[in-house]
Amino acid sequence: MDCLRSSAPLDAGLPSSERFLRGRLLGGRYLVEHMIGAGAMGRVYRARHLGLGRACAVKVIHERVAAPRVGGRASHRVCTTRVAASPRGEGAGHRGSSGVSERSRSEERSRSGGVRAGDAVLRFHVEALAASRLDHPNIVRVLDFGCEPVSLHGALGANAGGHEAEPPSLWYLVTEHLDGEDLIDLLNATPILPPERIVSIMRQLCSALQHAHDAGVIHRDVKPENIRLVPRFDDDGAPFEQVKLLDFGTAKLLHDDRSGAFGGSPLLPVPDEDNGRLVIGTPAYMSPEQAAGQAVDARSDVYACGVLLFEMATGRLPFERPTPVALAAAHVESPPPRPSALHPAFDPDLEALILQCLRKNPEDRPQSARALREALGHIALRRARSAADEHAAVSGSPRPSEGGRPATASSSRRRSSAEDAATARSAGASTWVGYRSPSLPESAHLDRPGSPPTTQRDESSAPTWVGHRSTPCLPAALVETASPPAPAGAPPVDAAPPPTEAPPPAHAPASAQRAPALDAAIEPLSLLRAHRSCGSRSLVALHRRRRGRLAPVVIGTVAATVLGGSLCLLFNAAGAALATLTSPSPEREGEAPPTAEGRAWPARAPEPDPTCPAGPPR
Ligand SMILES: Nc1ncnc2c1ncn2[C@@H]1O[C@H](COP(=O)(O)OP(=O)(O)OP(=O)(O)O)[C@@H](O)[C@H]1O
Repeated sequence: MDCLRSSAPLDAGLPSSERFLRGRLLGGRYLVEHMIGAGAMGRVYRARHLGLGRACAVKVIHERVAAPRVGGRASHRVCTTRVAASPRGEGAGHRGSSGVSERSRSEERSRSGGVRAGDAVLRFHVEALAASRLDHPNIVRVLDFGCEPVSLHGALGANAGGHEAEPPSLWYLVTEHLDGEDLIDLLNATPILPPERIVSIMRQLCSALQHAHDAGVIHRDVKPENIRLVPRFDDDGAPFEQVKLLDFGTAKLLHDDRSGAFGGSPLLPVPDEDNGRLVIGTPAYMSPEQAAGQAVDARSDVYACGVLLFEMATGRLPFERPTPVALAAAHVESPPPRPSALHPAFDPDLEALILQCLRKNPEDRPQSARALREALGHIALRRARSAADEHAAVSGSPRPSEGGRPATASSSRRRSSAEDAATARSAGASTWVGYRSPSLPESAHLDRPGSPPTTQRDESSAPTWVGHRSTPCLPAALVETASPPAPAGAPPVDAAPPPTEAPPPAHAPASAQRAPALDAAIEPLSLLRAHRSCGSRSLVALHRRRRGRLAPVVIGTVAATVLGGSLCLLFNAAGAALATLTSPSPEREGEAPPTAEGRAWPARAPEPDPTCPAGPPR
């Protein structure tokens, strides 16, 4: 191990390890700046990698657990709790090799929240080992682990208890430095979070847990203090909040000798695996099996997620008891309250999911973090849809810009944006949106099995025709004529086929068969008439209809000019002027209304345009 590279003496007799470490160099490269956090096990400092200039976080074990002293204080944050006596006597058969008597071990535990000195170092090593095996965007990244030899008379404190076997070392774990705040700080400021933000946080947490579980790591201490919310920007510059799972100090490494799940590292004897006598975790979030000292698996973390969901959604814990033991007992025996009993308007789906996570029997819970994540995805999607529908209902149904036409790719995009915006509004930093987009395949399992595929986020599946829509240009009456509301049970609007071009109606007006040259001459007057009668929307629509017929007219006119000379041109113009003056307009108003694509709508008797109350002038 590298030695501390500092000219200052290590045994300066400073009263706290924070002051002791500040300004020191750990491992020859991590310059400790200041303390940023503390837990039951250790302190966390912000440091800077000297070679790279990069900020990092250095966690060191508390001196009271690394080298306990008489008179040390027990942590207020319960890390481990012994709830059952060993059948073989406390500490019997334990792997601790310090030679410390059972009595003094017991004293150590009472001073350090139940953590023995040797256990603490081992657990710290487990934390480093577990976290370093995990590589996931929602899990804090481990950069280094080591220890520094220090003087027993230094800031770690003289070992007045006479535990000479305790290593005179300062153990440290270096991780990436994370800006932002702990979830506990957010909950202290905002006890109840909006459902969308809850879902966003929890889905990211589930991703992290699933990754850990797949790697054979059970966290066992999922709680707001161990979840950091880091402000980020996605590739498009949109802000989102990234969840980072911290603190694998209580993690359980599932042994898998066959697969070498831990890279062939000599697996440490995990200190809490001693026949289930030791309960490890935080009582408020412990699963029943964890609280009872039974075997735990991934579903234990799912239970803790249920507690966390309950807490974020209701502003309180499902079980609140005065003592850790009473809390643990409540997890084992008491049914949790229904969130809707606390908040009547509680989302029923979210409530059902929370209560499922909190089931006493692991078999009755979501069977994995992945399953919980998917269930949350369904809830998010359902909420986004109903929010969009409510928005449409409030602002006038059908949505004004779409006028009840079949949804198109662009309208689908727009609806997605509306949903995302609705989500983002309530979700604050819109993590859900920003984070989901990089993992596109996620959208695949947002759909329930057997349900029609969701197309709103899969733009590639949208029909290409819809890209040409220009519905806002059309008078409302025409739009409604074109697309009556879809009947109940109709396929999803996103999947609606493009309208086929209708054949000319049997009663097609004479103007429909009029020669292109004449149409070209009529065009300006028709446009002017339409403009006067219906305003610019009709003008644009009519002009678009005519646009497709202009080309042959122009070509014909040019040819006539070349071949026939100015006489022909004059004749042509005179004819056109005559047609303009004599052409009646009624049949034109009886035409099927044009579409923006130059297609005719299905034949239908003309209806008065509400935008032209006086009717078109003749
Ligand atoms: N990488 C990091 N970047 C920034 N802050 C961090 C980082 N790691 C930890 N912290 C801060 O330090 C605090 C304590 O960290 P951590 O939970 O790992 O300590 P602990 O002693 O293991 O706590 P516990 O009581 O849960 O056992 C965290 O709540 C967080 O505020």
